[in-house]
Amino acid sequence: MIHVLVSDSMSSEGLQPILNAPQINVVQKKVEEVEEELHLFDAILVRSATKVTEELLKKMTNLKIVGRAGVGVDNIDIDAATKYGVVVINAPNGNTISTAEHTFAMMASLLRHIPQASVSVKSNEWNRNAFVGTELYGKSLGIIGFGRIGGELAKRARVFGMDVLVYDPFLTKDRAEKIGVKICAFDELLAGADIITVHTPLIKETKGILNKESIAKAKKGVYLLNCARGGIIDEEGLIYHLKNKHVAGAALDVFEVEPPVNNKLLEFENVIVTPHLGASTKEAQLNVAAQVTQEVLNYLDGKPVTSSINLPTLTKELFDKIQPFYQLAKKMGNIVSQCMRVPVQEIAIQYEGTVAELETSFITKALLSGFLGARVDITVNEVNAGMIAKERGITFSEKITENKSGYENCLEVKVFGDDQTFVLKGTHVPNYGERIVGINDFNIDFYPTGHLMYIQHQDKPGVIGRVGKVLGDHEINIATMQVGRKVKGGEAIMMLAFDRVLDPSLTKQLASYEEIVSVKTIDL
Ligand SMILES: NC(=O)c1ccc[n+]([C@@H]2O[C@H](COP(=O)([O-])OP(=O)(O)OC[C@H]3O[C@@H](n4cnc5c(N)ncnc54)[C@H](O)[C@@H]3O)[C@@H](O)[C@H]2O)c1
Ligand SMILES: O=C(O)CC[C@@H](O)C(=O)O
Repeated sequence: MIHVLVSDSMSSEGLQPILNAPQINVVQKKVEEVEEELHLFDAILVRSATKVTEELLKKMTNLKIVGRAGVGVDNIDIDAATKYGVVVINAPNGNTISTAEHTFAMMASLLRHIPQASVSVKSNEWNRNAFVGTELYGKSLGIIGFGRIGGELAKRARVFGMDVLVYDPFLTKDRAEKIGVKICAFDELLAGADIITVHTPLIKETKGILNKESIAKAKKGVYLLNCARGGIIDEEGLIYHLKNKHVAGAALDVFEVEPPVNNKLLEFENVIVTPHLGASTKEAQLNVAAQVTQEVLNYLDGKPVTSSINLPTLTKELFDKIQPFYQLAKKMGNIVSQCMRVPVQEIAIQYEGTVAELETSFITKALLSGFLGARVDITVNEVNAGMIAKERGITFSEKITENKSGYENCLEVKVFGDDQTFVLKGTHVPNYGERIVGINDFNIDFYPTGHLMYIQHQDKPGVIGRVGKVLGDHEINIATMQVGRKVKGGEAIMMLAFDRVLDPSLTKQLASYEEIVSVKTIDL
């Protein structure tokens, strides 16, 4: 049974596929209400209220995926999730339109004093002079952060006859031209805009991007909006400039602390506020819940996810192509790790042939996770493998080379450890399966599965018979056996497969023979 925790309120229509899925137990409760059962959950679905901290992740020992029904993932400790091998996905597009519309509504309300006028009329006043507004037409709107929401907002502003100035270090000229906005330097936007709105993520570069100093560079009488994340506009800086009237008014959907407690901003008549409502429409909530539900179902079913924050994203088509190599790489990493029981400093992976045309970074992570999984006692997967390798001082690299392997595709891993180097080659043959086709300088051909024994020995008469006899004496059936050598009478290798795990005493007995150089068991 798979257990899924939905810890924030979400559209039940959007959740239907997961609620109806057989073998999935969905619990819709707050984290605090299931403290005792946290270790059971395979997935957690959140909006912005639940804080997915390292502390929570530590308690959720079975967790595989965090689904964020929305865009911002600042309520999720991505580094910690990555460290514990937990995939984080979001629903990046589902609430774009709603948030752009909300920002636009806030802008119009701010300049026409609609919330204040509404309160006034409801208090039996009829004071038309007190609420004389400002037109949007012909004004310059400065947008900081020109992604999905910034872009949609700009389209609406253009239709209202506004000029749009944009500051986004990652914006291409093409996109700006298409929407009809002017790319600006930050200070240029500050100096030119009548209204400034922020639509960036909250990251260290954007935290307080509008603050006491930068707001001072804006036009006197500027209007400011934040419908992205509290803290992008520094609240102290904003208060300072509201008091000195440099800022004519502000519209805020988000706050540094939510809900705002004793927040001075709420005392200003020319500050209008909403309680983080940007994404709060039926449509957006259905979209994000449905998107995140489908992604979580896919992931739990071993299918690709398309909006992961800490994994390369793959389409279904690409995932199907990668899948065989992913499995092969994982096994190769595991085999090398078990054959090379020494500290390792470097892992170099080489791709040849058709595999080189795929998303190799994903395959490299699978290989690393196979390698590390055989060495560490924490969950290692493609999410955290790179980070764990680095933590343990293992460098890794990948390169694509000309295909000289003789196979349609070939993965080669070379591992450098204390006084040892180990090389393993593998291929995937369509309709036949994965094969290991090289160990160090030896050609060999075996199916990497089950319980294996790798023997290095001298190519002398009787060695194979002796190994067979020892195993036979212990009533151990050899399922398959491959041998390889380079020159007659020189070094040789054997790879044997068994139906069960072997007793370590057998390894010792076989290794004691003079012609046998080393014996390693491998369990896949
Ligand atoms: N109020 C709400 O309910 C609500 C709803 C949805 C999204 N949001 C928030 O809105 C914000 C934008 O969402 P989006 O979907 O448009 O995201 P997005 O990723 O599409 O766009 C963000 C843009 O910010 C730009 N950016 C990054 N660093 C920057 C910097 N230092 N200076 C200027 N620009 C920078 C990026 O290049 C990108 O174009 C996010 O913070 C999201 O959490 C709020
Ligand atoms: O969950 C919400 O309503 C807020 C979502 C919004 O802030 C987001 O970043 O997508």
